[in-house]
Amino acid sequence: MAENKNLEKYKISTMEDEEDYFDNVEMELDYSISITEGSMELGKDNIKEQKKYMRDSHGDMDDEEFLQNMQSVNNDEAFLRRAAKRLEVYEHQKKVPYFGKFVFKYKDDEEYLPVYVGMSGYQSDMNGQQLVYDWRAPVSSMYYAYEKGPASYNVHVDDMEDDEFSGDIVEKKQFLVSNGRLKDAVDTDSNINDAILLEALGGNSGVKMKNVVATIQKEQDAIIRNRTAYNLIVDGRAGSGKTVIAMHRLAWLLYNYKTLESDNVMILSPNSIFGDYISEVLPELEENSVPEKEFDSLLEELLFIEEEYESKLDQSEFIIDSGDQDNQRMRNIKVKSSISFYDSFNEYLDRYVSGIKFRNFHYQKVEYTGEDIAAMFNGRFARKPVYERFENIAYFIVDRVEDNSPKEFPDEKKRNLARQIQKQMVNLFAERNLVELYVGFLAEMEKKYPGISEYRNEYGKICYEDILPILYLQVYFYGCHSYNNIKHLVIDEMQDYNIFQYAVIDRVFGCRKTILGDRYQVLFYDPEETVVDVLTKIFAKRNGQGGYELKELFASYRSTAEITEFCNGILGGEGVGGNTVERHGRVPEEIQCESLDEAVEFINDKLSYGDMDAYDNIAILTNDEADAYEVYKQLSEYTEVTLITNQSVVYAGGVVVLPKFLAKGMEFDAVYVMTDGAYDGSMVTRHAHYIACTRALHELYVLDVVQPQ
Ligand SMILES: Nc1ncnc2c1ncn2[C@@H]1O[C@H](COP(=O)(O)OP(=O)(O)OP(=O)(O)O)[C@@H](O)[C@H]1O
Repeated sequence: MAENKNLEKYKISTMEDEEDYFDNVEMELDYSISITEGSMELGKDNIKEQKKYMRDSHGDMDDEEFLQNMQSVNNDEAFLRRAAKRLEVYEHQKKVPYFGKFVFKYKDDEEYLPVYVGMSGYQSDMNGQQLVYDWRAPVSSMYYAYEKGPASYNVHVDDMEDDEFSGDIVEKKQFLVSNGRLKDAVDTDSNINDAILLEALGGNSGVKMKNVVATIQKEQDAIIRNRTAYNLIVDGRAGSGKTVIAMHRLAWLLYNYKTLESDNVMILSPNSIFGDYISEVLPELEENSVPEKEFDSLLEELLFIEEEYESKLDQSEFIIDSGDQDNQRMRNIKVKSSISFYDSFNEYLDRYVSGIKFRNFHYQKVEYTGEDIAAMFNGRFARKPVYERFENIAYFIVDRVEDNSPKEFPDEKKRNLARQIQKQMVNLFAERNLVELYVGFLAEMEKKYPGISEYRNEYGKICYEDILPILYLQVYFYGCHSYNNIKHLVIDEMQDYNIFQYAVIDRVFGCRKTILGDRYQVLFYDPEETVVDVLTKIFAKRNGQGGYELKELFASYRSTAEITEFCNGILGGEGVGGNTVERHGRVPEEIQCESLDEAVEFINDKLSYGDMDAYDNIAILTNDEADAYEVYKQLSEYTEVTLITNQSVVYAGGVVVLPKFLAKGMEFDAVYVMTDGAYDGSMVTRHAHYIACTRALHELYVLDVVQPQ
């Protein structure tokens, strides 16, 4: 066959060939740097001259000429900014211009295309040749998806065109490059060579999450480059790279969808410390950092009831402190986050709404009878959500008001009027008071769940598990501001949100989403109803719109094989992840301590005798903030240590003390986990313990403090 003959003829490159290519790219980069620097110098001189000219001839210029000059200065300044950015990329590329290569032979074509894959692409300034391809470019996808042999790739323009190119990969190499020197070139049959991945994983954790472009795995890449899902749900075990995938997916989306700018995407993250931790992955990937939000700030922004309510953190502390106890509130939290509670609430609201007695309504001189309104509400708009029905009727009334007016209303005025009327109608017909209405529902549920009516905590604030249905209720009647400018939402730690939160998120963000998490990393794990059940319910296709794809990840990249095995043991065989590459280290140790003092002494000894010197980031994870403060106070007498609380916004590394639930999504070289007594007793303690222990890369110590102070 012709193709095979070609494959035979093809000569695999030698180390010498690769060194020549590398030297050539380095030389070209030097040339590009020098011409960019030259053009920047010229640009700066130009700006200086233009500004001088404008100063000197200010009096002689008319407005138009002045504006033209200003515009020209602005253009030159924009050029300078772009050039500076390009220079930064070149400097980066000088250190590691590319990390991999493959040679592709197009089907029915005699040509061989060598594709060198790097963090960013590079086109020669001498002859326009593409010497390096950006890892996000369509052709580069083959590097991650295929071994040697048949391969193909697609070229899209946003979501539209779909050209497929197929052929064969006849050569595949990975390079070891450091500080501008080619150290090795490894021929590889597999996707990503294990030795190189092992080297990447063996390093220390950073203060910020790092990019892993050179070693992205096939199943991770398929998620990063997914184009088909409206809502892409990724359920992956601890350390399987979900956060890494989320960040790389954003970089890929921004590169491949030209209509998407960095302020059109948003990350919903668990807390601000986590936000800081991931903040630099994207700039490192040369995209501007993207806006980020915590659910609680969305809650604050949307909710307009006056009463005080708890934060997520208050609730988490309560749960962890309760641990094994079977108290009323713990039972309530579980019920109030369940799908059946959500369904019952919706039934209750439907009943409530169908019982609304519409009376005559007038706005200015326009009058509608109660029957007219009821006919619209229960007839023509009946299939729409309640707030939309009120909104539609409100627009109807606005049109009548406009008819009575001599002038047409501008859109803005119409919108404002409609909003005003909608609010009046909801107040008049539907809502007694949001909290009261919710309390009425709780009273109904008492028969089934005795004690469910309690909705305030010991300080009189509305509990977190109750404020979420109340927010949902508000959105049910009033709708809410939606983030129309957001075209893609990334939700990390998906298991942290319940069904009411997802129902609200769905309403606020109608855009495509990538939703990642681990169904097992929750305090209330219920195999009968996991976050995946919630997500597949809320994001199911409706009227042919939306829908989801669900992917699972089982491989773990974070921890040594010993730590992974230990963590799998905590869940007793459930939710097991395995290591792809066998990275070995110390077996985790479990130490019994009589008191917190003894535990602190143990950690202090470890830190003082140099056992931890190889590590950059060490964490001590406690049950709650009070314990964290106590450990911090004691330990800081001997060593430099940072306390991380809910208010912290920056993570600076070193030795840190923090409550377990703030460590979500983060990782540390060595981790000391404090527990108080048996952690394998209840589901809550077991899962909290699992979350804490899976944060460790190289070493893990469990300090079982029998009698906490
Ligand atoms: N393909 C890869 N190459 C190199 N390192 C990787 C790869 N995938 C993941 N990692 C590393 O594994 C660690 C865990 O990744 P990440 O934090 O994204 O996992 P996760 O699934 O979000 O974990 P968790 O749910 O436990 O928070 C990180 O140090 C990350 O850099």
